Amino acid sequence: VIISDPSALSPNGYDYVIIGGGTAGFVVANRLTENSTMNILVLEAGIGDEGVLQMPIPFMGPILTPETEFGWNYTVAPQIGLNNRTFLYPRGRVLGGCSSVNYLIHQFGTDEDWNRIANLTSEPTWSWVNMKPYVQKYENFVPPLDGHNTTGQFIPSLHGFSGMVDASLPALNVTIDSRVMATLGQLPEFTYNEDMSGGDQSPLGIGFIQSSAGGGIRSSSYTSYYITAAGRPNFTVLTSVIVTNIIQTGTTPAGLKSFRSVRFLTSSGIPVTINARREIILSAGSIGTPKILQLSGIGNAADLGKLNIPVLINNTDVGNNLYDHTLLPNIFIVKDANANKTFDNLLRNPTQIGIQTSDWLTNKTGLFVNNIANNFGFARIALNGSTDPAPGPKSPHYEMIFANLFFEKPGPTRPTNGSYFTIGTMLTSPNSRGTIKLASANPLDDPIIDPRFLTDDFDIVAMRESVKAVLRFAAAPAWSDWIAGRFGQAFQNATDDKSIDAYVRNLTISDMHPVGTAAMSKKGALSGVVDPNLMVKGTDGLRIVDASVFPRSPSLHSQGPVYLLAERAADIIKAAQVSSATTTTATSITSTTTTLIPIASGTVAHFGQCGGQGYTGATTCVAPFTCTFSNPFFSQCL
Ligand SMILES: Cc1cc2nc3c(=O)[nH]c(=O)nc-3n(C[C@H](O)[C@H](O)[C@H](O)COP(=O)(O)OP(=O)(O)OC[C@H]3O[C@@H](n4cnc5c(N)ncnc54)[C@H](O)[C@@H]3O)c2cc1C
Repeated sequence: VIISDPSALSPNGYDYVIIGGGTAGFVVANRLTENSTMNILVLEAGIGDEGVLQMPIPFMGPILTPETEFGWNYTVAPQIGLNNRTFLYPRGRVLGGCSSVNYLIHQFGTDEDWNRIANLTSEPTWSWVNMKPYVQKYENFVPPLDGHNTTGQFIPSLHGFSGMVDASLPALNVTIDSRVMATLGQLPEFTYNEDMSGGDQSPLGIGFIQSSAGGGIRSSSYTSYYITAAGRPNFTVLTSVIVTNIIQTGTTPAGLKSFRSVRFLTSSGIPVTINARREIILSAGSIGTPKILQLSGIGNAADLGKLNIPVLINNTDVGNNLYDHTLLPNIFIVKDANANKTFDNLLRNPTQIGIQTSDWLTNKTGLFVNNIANNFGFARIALNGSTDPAPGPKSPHYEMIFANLFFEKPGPTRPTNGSYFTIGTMLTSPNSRGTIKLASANPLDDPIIDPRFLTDDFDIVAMRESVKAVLRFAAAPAWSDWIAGRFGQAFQNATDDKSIDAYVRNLTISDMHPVGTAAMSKKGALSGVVDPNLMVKGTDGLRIVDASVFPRSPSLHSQGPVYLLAERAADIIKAAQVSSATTTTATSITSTTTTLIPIASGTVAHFGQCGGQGYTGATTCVAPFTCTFSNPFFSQCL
């Protein structure tokens, strides 16, 4: 059941309190509620997606964040590797978390990604051979909506057909698909790959995107793992509450600090404390999890000391291993003769959008049943003596994605006229590492997100090579009657290494795959934040299950690896139920009427900075917003 009023919480208490009803949080909640004797509570800051027309529409992924009520609306710190630019940093704040607002690209990580985790943690159970069976629990591969013959577009033996999350190939052949495929015949450098999901199959080459959607509808952790367990009486989800910190509840005979108490703020700012009989599971994502740990006194003592946060566990690795992929939209101008063959004119025309929406609603036909792109590819660069940041030779350094439009979100705004073709390039095996640090002790303040994008030499070289690959690709005969030229002065000027680097640093943004901020390491190792069983080092009763525990960036899109990780985590937690004695702390709810930290009203860059206190903004949800505290908590844009 989903509730939004904490007074409706069960007086019998909960065995597990899961912080974050996102991608990983609902996987764990689903699997733990399979045991009817376990009561599970999920605490989620966001709201449900009921009545939000766009959320289930695959094509609408890019409009769901940033600067909407479904996201945290973060901004990155000025990026020294990107000419000190700052930009928006989307994260889902809604039931299902990022899986409800992302771009649906469905992959498992490569076998080498998983084997690297096993090596770094000295824990063979994280290797691919052990993770592969979880594909069967997680994935439900369904035919594309148009029923076309998919022979040669995926390899059935690599997939699951009875798991929780729908996955499918594109239902619609768009005008550029045949040109992408023709390019493969024209340029031997680019080869076809029959299945892009990763795992046993190297993703190197170019092939068809698989999306986390079925029947033309987004499949998220909410629509799959939550919905299938929603009727269980032992499953409660409390929405619109912000967890501020975790509280130490004791010390074990072995000297571990026990954490079984969670403090959160209700939608009206009332602090509430609730206990877990067995465990607290942090699934607040790569930004939320290290923020909550630090606010709880688990982090770098020097940083916490500056903010007068009492240090319970000094761990300098909390928030300190942020890896993220980068994204550069390389945009080409399409010849006028092809104007109505790209999506740009359609997306500028509200009537056309209405028709497409209506087709989707009534028949599940039209453009909107599809993701925004049908083809993508992965490649490696020559190492020239550098250490390879990829986990092995089958894993990529960068990605290319082909979209029949001006890719604008996040990125530059689509011009009011013209037609465009975007080849986005992404660095998928970054070496640059950044940090998540608290900006203040106020739990309602955004943390300082500093991925330090492209501060490592390998990363800028890989991005440079990705741009050169894009230029070679677009120069194939297949595009001669399609492309008129490059869009934007910076791209036009990018003719040699130096000018390509300048272009890259000017326009690169995040690919929205942060990981590593509470990294897993070997049992007993002084470095890292969680052990291979995902327990926070030095603690009892506190586990982390989300993207923050990956010690390095998976070299493919991160959603699938999170699902697989969470499936395995649920098994680890179930095994611990058998081996550990039950803690019998009674659940208690204590409230005070004091609002924790008052925030000044005023004009801010985006509404997250209003501290969840309500805001008024322009009618189109465009910054700046004015915090007035007069609206309901996280009200819609007024
Ligand atoms: C716009 C976008 C596009 C993306 N596209 C793709 C893609 O195409 N393919 C792909 O593989 N990956 C994609 N990703 C990345 C992928 O979705 C994430 O890596 C993955 O879903 C993260 O899962 P998680 O469980 O770690 O975190 P999340 O899914 O973010 O879950 C964390 C949850 O915790 C909640 N939370 C956080 N802090 C608190 C708090 N203090 N109190 C209460 N609740 C809290 C959040 O609201 C959220 O619901 C994309 C991400 C974004 C944002």
